[in-house]
Amino acid sequence: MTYRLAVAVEAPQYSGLGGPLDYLSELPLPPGTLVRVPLGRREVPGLVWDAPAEAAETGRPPLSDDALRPVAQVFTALPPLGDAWRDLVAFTAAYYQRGLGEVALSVLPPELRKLDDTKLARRIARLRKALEQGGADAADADEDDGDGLEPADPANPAAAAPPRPAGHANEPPALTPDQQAAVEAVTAAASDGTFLLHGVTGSGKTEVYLQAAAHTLAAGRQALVLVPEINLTPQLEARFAERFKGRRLVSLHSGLTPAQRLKHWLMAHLGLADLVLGTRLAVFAPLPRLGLIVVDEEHDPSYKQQEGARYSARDLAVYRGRLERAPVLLGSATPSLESWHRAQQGRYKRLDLASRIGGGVLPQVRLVDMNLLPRTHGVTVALSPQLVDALRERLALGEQSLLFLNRRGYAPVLHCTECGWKSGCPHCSAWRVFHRGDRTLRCHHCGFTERVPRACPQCGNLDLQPLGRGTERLEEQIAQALPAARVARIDADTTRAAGALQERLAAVHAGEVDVLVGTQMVAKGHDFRRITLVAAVNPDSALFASDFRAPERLFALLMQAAGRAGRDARQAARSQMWLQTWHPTHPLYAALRRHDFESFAASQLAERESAGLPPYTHLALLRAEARTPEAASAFLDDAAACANEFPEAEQVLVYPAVPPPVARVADVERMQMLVESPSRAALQRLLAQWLPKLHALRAAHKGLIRWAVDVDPLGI
Ligand SMILES: Nc1ncnc2c1ncn2[C@@H]1O[C@H](COP(=O)(O)OP(=O)(O)OP(=O)(O)O)[C@@H](O)[C@H]1O
Ligand SMILES: [Zn+2]
Repeated sequence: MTYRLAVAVEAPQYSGLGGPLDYLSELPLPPGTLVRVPLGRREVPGLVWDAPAEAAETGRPPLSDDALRPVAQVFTALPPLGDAWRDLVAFTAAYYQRGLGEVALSVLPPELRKLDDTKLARRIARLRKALEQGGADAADADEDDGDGLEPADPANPAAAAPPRPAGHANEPPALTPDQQAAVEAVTAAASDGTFLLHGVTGSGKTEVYLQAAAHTLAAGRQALVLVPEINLTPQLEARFAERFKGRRLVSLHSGLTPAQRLKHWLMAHLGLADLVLGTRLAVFAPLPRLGLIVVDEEHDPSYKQQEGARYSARDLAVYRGRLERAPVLLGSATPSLESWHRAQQGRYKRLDLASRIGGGVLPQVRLVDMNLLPRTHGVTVALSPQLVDALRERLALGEQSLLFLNRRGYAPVLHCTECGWKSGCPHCSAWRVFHRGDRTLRCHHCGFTERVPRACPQCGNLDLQPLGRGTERLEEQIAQALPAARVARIDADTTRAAGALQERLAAVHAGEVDVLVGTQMVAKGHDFRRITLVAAVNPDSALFASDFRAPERLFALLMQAAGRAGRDARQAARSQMWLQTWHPTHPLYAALRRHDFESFAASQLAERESAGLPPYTHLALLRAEARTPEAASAFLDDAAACANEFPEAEQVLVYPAVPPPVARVADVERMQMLVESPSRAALQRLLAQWLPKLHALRAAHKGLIRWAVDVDPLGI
């Protein structure tokens, strides 16, 4: 007997192969089965999508059976991916306007492609055996499939975690009444639904996740915990591992080796792992017994994937929770305005943790008015004398300080004091950053790197000077101002080597660092216990950025940064957050001073409502890339004309094409066009009809390199 199967295959976006394709099979393969199928002259991985129909019975024969090709390989060793998982993938593909197979295959571990059914069966058998014998760790050591040895985890997660009081290691602390109420709400027998846990920094949100997860595990179900940054996974992993000894916990993020990632994914899918902790891609982890989803720092922009299917893992987590009847716990000290708004509408249940653990107060916020500082050679000093004094004081007391500057490198621009030449990137509409350590000029957009020129390339002048400052220069200035201080810098440049970040964090936790200088990498999430002073050296630039979300982001980042100070209640009263600003009367800083997220959110939401911006409207961004800005615009103009022909266009506004803030990157010109509607459904209907037409439209625009759509874009 022959069966006819619909198989989701990986095909490039808008190649016309959006949905599943039909194949023949000798066996009635259940939906969710992994297969390999012929496509053109290649053989590609695919997933059986619809229930098989006997070839003769199928009601959809666009092609006769003779024209259909048989499935080439079946992975019988892998249990089929479940209905809920396929529903999540199908929703993602439809909502973010990508091919079904493209999404389905891109969220599977890449290593699966390298194996055949026999090898996969062997891996699974060995994994099960290792787990029976000695737990997940033993399974980690055993990975010798003849295709390369898997190295041990490069960083020992425990090394980066703050030391805990002895004797308390496994004992969950008694919850505060607020924490108790939150855990109860989430774990109440019948509770599915979405919860927004709004808790100030250090209020014990993580403890709520831990105890909610404990309930889930005790009920025999699996918990999924999402974190925004891969850097934060080791410390959270250590905290969960410490609490859930004897349980199987796996992480899923892009920093794993391919073999580790496959193994962890298999443990999730086979129901062998109790808890999965991961970054945004983990939202697609198949979990047969899913009972809870936690999204930590739910406001964090890292939850949005920025290429391919540009999904929001936070939003998908909410969808998935509803689908699988599992409660979803979104946690943040500064919730996204989208989530805050939904809580106000009653669509999410709000849970509050109003105070810090141990009764510690939040750091006192101090503004330094940079306008009042004396100028030397027309340039204001980078560090105000007040701040330097405060740092010196902390140093004398043996306390730590954290200086936060969201710009790496030595200086954002190098310039010629004679002719005014500046270190622009020849390939991008951006400056190249001066890195002093290796004396290079580096473009942070395209990567173009050159040695710093000896003399001005334009006039030959030898006096080239840095303009502005990055973390490298700040580190140098601190070392000059406080020669006795042990200064450490944490940014993308100092943490490139494997294990470097964990090493530096461990040094901070061990008290071997007096002043920590860093980018947003250090501002978020870390449970530093000895920091009593945090300073944002130059936060102003985001105040006047063109992106409507810039104030929301800045506020969240500064609240987070402030939250790194005074986490030990004994020191909280003296802890401070310093802001050096040219705009000391700005309302954002006023709200920050009062740690008043609610009034900040209210004023932002009022602005959004009157300006017709999210969460009151829904956006999609159509991006085009071409050799010239004209070619990119021409495509978008034609696309706009096409959009306006659909009946939905009455409810949808298509804005004129504009260049993004950095228009040219790597010699490619970019333009973008905003599409806006008060109705999400109308926008979705329009996109579904419109985008397939753009595939055809593209042929008429020879200069176009590529186009893409971003639904619910984060940056505009
Ligand atoms: N009920 C409790 N009793 C005692 N200690 C607690 C309790 N809850 C949490 N803690 C401790 O308080 C500290 C802060 O808690 P936690 O890290 O969970 O806060 P958080 O809200 O997640 O912080 P942030 O958002 O700033 O990262 C931790 O060291 C944690 O172990
Ligand atoms: Zn460049």
